Amino acid sequence: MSSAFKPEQARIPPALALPTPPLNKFKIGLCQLTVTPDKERNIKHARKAIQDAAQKGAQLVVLPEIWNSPYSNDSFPVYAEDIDAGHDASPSTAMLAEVSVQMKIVIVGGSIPERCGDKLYNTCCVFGTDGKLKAKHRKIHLFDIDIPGKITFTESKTLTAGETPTIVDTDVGRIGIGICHDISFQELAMIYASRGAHLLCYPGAFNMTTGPLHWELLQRARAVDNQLYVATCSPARDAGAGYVAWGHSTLVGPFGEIIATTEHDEDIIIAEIDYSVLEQRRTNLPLPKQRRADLYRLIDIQRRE
Ligand SMILES: O=C(O)CCC(=O)C(=O)O
Repeated sequence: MSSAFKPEQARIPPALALPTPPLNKFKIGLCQLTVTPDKERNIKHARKAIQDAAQKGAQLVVLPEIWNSPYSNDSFPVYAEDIDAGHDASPSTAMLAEVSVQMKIVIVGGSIPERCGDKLYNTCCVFGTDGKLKAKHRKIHLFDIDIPGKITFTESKTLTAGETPTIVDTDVGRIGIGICHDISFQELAMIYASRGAHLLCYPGAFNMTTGPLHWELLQRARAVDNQLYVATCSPARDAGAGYVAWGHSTLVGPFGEIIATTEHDEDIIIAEIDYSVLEQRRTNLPLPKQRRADLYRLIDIQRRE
């Protein structure tokens, strides 16, 4: 142990008491969309799917990772939008802002390629029921993989990694955001849980190699470890695309139970979330109290209280 070590630093930041959510029960809509090379069509199509989900009662709608563009390093620079430059420069987020206020829903807007200066990011925008941008998450863990003969993809060729975990208070509770490969890093989910998240949303596009083995496993693990809801939303599978998505958008409850899921075709899942189950599970199985803060620690570098 170094002489600089101070025992109080060994403590995991105390979990925030679960904040009282603005509502306990509501419906979530997961729009597993087909994505084509035609951006205008993708935007219209997403708008219609969000409206359909809202008409079916969803108060929170989640879109897939990279829903306005093909998922490829060649496409990212071409389809990228300057989100900070306003609606004219970002037709995809302009649509999300408009439809969220029109339908009075919260939208976790999947992700789109974002241009900011000379950098590109894989970015998820969250809109409130008033149509205002509430949060912007830039994918923190870029997806670089090389399994010869199976899948090789190097997001870092074109994209820059985000630097900030994103947790946002909305009309449907406190939501931690991750994009696809971000789900593989349990520390991020633990930090969101320690900051009082009710729900984690991961727009994602797993593939035909890691999808069957890891997609459901990771979602259920993040939910069980942290005793909260986890929602994922994938593009629908296009077997002819350069990158073939696994699909299987899913809602998982805080005991690791699959509440709703789908196969790989286009679909809109509508499912109920009940936050009163969170307290119940944490009483049934009090993991936060059982943690051995004297033996291990998680440091939340950016937490400001
Ligand atoms: O982590 C994986 O296996 C898949 C991740 C991925 O497809 C992505 O981050 O886009």
